[in-house]
Amino acid sequence: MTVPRIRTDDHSVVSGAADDATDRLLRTASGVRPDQIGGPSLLPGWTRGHVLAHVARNADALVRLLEGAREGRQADLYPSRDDRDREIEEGADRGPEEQAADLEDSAERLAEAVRSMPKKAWKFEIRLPDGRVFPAARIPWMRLSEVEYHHVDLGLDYAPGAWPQPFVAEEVESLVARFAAEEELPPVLLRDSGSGEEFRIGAAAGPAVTAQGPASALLAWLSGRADGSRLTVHRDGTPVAEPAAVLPELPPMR
Ligand SMILES: O=C(O)/C=C/C(=O)CC(=O)C(=O)O
Repeated sequence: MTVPRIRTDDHSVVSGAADDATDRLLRTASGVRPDQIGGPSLLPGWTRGHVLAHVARNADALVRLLEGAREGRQADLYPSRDDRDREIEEGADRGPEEQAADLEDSAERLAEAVRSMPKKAWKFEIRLPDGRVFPAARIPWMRLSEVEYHHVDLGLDYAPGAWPQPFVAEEVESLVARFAAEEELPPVLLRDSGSGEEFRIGAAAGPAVTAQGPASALLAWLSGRADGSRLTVHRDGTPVAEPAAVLPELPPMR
C-alpha cells in the first residue's frame, strides 16, 4: 500500500490540512459538555480546559513567529515558559462556550497571519531556544501537530485512528529520527502492519523487541498518547501478553 506523503514545509498544502484539523477540533470543542470540560485529559495534570486553552494560546504564539518572519526578525513563541504556563492555567477554568469561542477566534487570527505572509517571508529562518532552525514555511506543520495531538488528548471521540495518513507518516518518521540514537532507550523494531515498513528506535544494547500495528497506533505510542497495548509485541520471537509492560514509556509532548 502506498502511503500518501505531504512535505512538512509545503506551507500552502499544510495550512489547508491544519485548517481542516482545526475545523474537526472546533466541532469536538463545541460539543463538550459543562461536566466534561474540567475532567482529566490524556495529559498528566491537565484537564480538557487546559488542553483547549493551550491550543488557543499556541495559535497566538505561532502568530508571533509569523509576524517576526514577516518583519525579518527572530520572535519568541512566548515571552517566557512561565508566561506560557500561566496563560494556560488562567484559561483552563472557562466554560465550554468560552473555550470554543476563544479557539475559533485565535484560529482565525492565525489563518489571517498565514494569509498575509509575503512569499519570500516563508523562507525566513526561525531559531528556537532549543537550537532548532527551520524555515517559517514549517510553522503550519507545527500548528497541524499541535491540533492533531491535542485533539486526541481531550480523550473524547477523536482517537489516533482518526489522524490523517499523511500526518501519521511524517510524524512517525520524525519521532523515529528523534528516538533512533537514544542510548537510554531499549531497542524496539516498529513494523507498520499496513505498509510493511520497519523503523528502529533506541540505541541501548540488547536484542530489539518488535512492535507491530497500524501506523496510527505506532504514532500513538511514539508520541506518548498510548501505552502500546494495541500493538502486537514479540520478544525473542515469542508473543508478549502485556505489551505495555515490555515497551518503554515515552513522554507525551505538550
Ligand atoms: O516544537 C515544536 O515543533 C512545536 C512547538 C509549538 O507549536 C509550540 C508549543 O509547543 C507551544 O505552543 O507550547
